Order: sequence, then structure tokens, then C-alpha cells
Amino acid sequence: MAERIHNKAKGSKAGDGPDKRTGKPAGAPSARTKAAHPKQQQQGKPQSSQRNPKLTYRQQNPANKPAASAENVKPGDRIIVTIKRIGINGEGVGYYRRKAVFIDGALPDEVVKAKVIKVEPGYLNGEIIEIEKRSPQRQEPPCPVYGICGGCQLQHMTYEAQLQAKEEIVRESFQRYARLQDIPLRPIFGMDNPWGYRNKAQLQAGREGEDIIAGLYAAGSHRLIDISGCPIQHPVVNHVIERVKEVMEELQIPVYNERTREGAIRTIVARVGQATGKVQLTFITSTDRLPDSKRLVEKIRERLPMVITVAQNIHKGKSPLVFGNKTVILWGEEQLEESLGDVRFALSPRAFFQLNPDQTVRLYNAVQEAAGLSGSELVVDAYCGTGTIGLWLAPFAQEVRGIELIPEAVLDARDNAKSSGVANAHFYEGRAEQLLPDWVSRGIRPDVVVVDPPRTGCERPLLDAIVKSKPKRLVYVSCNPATLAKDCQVLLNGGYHLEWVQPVDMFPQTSHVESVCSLIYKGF
Ligand SMILES: C[S@@+](CC[C@H](N)C(=O)[O-])C[C@H]1O[C@@H](n2cnc3c(N)ncnc32)[C@H](O)[C@@H]1O
Repeated sequence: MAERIHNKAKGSKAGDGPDKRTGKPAGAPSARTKAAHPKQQQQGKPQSSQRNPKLTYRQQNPANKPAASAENVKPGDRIIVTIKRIGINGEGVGYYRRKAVFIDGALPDEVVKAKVIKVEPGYLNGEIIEIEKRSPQRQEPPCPVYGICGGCQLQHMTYEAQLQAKEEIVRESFQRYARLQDIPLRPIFGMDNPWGYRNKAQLQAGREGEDIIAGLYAAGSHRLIDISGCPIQHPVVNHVIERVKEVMEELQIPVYNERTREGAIRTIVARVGQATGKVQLTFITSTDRLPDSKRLVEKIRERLPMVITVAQNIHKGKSPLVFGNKTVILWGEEQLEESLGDVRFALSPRAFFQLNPDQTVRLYNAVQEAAGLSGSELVVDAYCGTGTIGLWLAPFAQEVRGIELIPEAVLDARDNAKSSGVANAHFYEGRAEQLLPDWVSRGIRPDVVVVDPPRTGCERPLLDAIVKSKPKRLVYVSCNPATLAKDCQVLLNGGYHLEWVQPVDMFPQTSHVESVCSLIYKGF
């Protein structure tokens, strides 16, 4: 089922949508009635100032009897919660009779009346019914599909408050998981303009009546939400996506239907080069043949002069990966040129590249500072992806060795080294938790190790090999403060000292926060 919601907020059936956590209908409002969505609710009523402050909430609201104790709480109960902080997924976190309550769309210092929707031994999930006391940090989210498309979690919060919340998330994680009460936390690197920063859109194609739509599935469902003019997407990318939809509609290009397994185009991917403004456009198809591809390319070339590549990637299977293995260039250049600082990249349609280039430069500068290179060091870049961090550091080191699991990413890393003229960086395919211990057992002792693992953090054998080989500096880059703090605790127990933690806001309006940790080996 597909749904189209334009900036002008056409009618929608979003109210049937499931809740992110439960997958059950959550009564999310349509774009037309968006002010009613918890994340978009502007003012709770009645005003707490109109009440008799001497009466308890229960005395003032006899009909809304709160549940007797946290143990007896059941789904459907109404509870009053004061929100203490923003949780790792962007939800408001408060306590009901000492039990944690997670409430989507609630902000710190707000008092909310919530319906309990899930009861677990350690926590409750609630849904806002009414905001009793509203935070001054609450704002009207600019996006008409906010709270429905699931891409952003914090648009209902001022940017300043988002940054503060992200610092708190990092601090809280170290307190909770590393038992460090007072960490050397630097102020987060925020963006001057926290909108329009994403250089790539990857949108599912669908149909609504005669219209072609492109968007994301509503969280936990197969309901496609059309996204027009996404405010965190680069404007050129938004423009390209809109024109491409028009051309597909004119030519009646068949889009893939998940249910019937008929049609061709599954996903539209548009990536803009930050330095050039040129766009690489890829159609991911479920079939080898893309119907009417010649006229499709012609019309795109006529209307979108910034597009320098039209590629087709074939993904026939059911795999959850977005791209298939085969890519054909239908017209134009094989690769998109991109650069970060002085490092140049040539990106094939499937190649991974950071989505926020400006903040990536700030992130990598922090990594470079933490690495403290003098030119004589052997640096290991574990979990290196397409080699971006290793290539950033290579001019300041004797040698860089990157380790990456995905073979294509290793090939891209080697290509990127070539196109940037970097001769002292070598990239190895394998598991960091196997290759590094193996190197250490063969007497290879890195001076600096950089780790940038997936959200799950580093595998224990890797941490053990680091502690065993004692590189003088360890740089931990992480997109998950919880696993970062847990892994840091292992390293601190192994003789490392936490010099500083630098959070970086790579994805404004979302709850994600990236951090760089500088750790120095001091022994005991
Ligand atoms: C967060 S990304 C980091 C990418 C890169 N450092 C960058 O800045 O673009 C994590 C990378 O680790 C890779 N990976 C996942 N598990 C791995 C493992 N056990 N050993 C080596 N690489 C792994 C993933 O394929 C992915 O490219």
C-alpha cells in the first residue's frame, strides 16, 4: 500500500500506521492532522498554571486514576511522567515509580500524561495522550511527514536542544556502561545549518493510482510514504528525485510491486558530489531489462543537466541489502568524483561514502588529532570501509594497514588510494578480530590503532589483541555510545587512559550521535 504526502499535506491514511516499537497501530495522525502527533503536539491542555497547585494530579483528575504501583501497571493504563532526558533512540525517558518509561516524542522537563503500551520487567513504553507541561525546546517540525516516515526523531526539538541532548546521551552512556561519572567530554561539533546536509537519497519506488511515488516505508510496516522535498536531503538531490518521478510517470515505467513481484524499478538512488554538484543516478531493478531505458535516459539528460551518470543495478533476490551484485552504466561516467579535504574518491554507484561530507571532515580531523602522528608510525585502521580514515591519516604516518570485511569495500579502498596518489596505505580483507590478533602474534606492533566498528561495537578478541600489543594511542570512532562505553571499559581495565571524547553531530534532526575517543596507553 502506498501513500502520497506532499509538502502541501494532501490527505493521508497515516493514522493506521504502526508504532515504531510495537508494530501495532499507534493512531499516528495524517499529514493533514499532523499537529496531533505527539512529536508535533504544540501545547498540552489544560495549562498547569490554571490548576490548583496544592492538589495532586489525581485529585484534579479523578477520571484518570494512575495505576497503583509500577508492578501492577498494565497496557492501557494512564500514567503521569516527568521526562528526564532523551534516550538513545530519540525517545523521552522518565520514571514511573522508579521504573523507566520510554515515550516517543516527549522532551526533557515535560510532564506528560501517557498511555502504557508495553510492559517489560525493566521498563514501560508509553504513548503521549497529553502534554501537561510543555518544554520551551519544543518546536514545530518543518517536515510534513515527520513522525510518519521514521527517518528523523528530533525535528520537534530546537537544534540547540538536540545538541545538548546528544552530549547527554554520550555522558550518560559512559556513566551507565563504563561506570565513569566524570568523563572528559568536549562540546559537540554541531552544524551551522543543520538542514539539507545528506548527499544521497535512496528511496523505494511505488505507485499510488496513476502517480509514481518514492519514499521510505513507515517504521515497522510496508506502507510506503512518499517523500517530496525532504528537508535534511541536499536540495539538488530533492530536485532530481522529483523530476525523475515525473519522467517515470510520463513514460509509464513499471515500478516493482513487492506483493505481486511484478514491475521493474525497486529503488531510486541519487547521490550528489559535494565539490561539483554533479549527480550519479542509479535505478535498482528487479529485472535484467529496464523497460524504455533509452527514452528514460534521454528525458533525464534533457531535464537534469547535473546528472552525469544513469546506472542500473540489478537486484532480483529477496536479500535485505539494497543493491544487487550487477551494475550497468546506461549512460555517462562510471564514477562520481568526490573529495574530503585533500583526499579524492572515485565512487562507483555501489560504493559507500559518508552522507554528511562537512561533518566527516570535522570527524576525521578529530581522529587525526587523537592519532597524534609524527610520520614514523604504523597505523591500523580496523573496520576501514572504503579506506577513508586510513587515507586521511596516511600522509602523516609511515604506513597504514586497513582491515575490512566486505571485499568490494576493500577494492574501493585500494582504488581510492590509487586515485589519491597514496602509496603507503594497504587494505586487507578479513575480520578485524582475527587479522589484528594474527598480526600481533607474528610480531607486528602498531603504534596507533583506529577502530570504527558497526553499532554492535568491537569483538572481544580485537580488544584483547589491542590490550596485548599496547599501541601507544587508540582512537575509537563510534556511532553507538552504549557499545563505545562498554568497550572503553575493557580498554581502561587494560591500562588505557581516556584523554577526551569528542561527539560529532553527523545526522542533525535524528537521534544518532557519532563520537571520537582519544585513548592513550599509560599502563598501571
Ligand atoms: C561504521 S563502518 C566504518 C567505515 C569507515 N571507517 C568510514 O569512516 O567510512 C564499519 C565498517 O566495518 C565493516 N565490518 C563489520 N564487521 C567487521 C569485522 N568484523 N571486521 C572488519 N570489518 C568489519 C563494515 O563492513 C563497515 O564497512
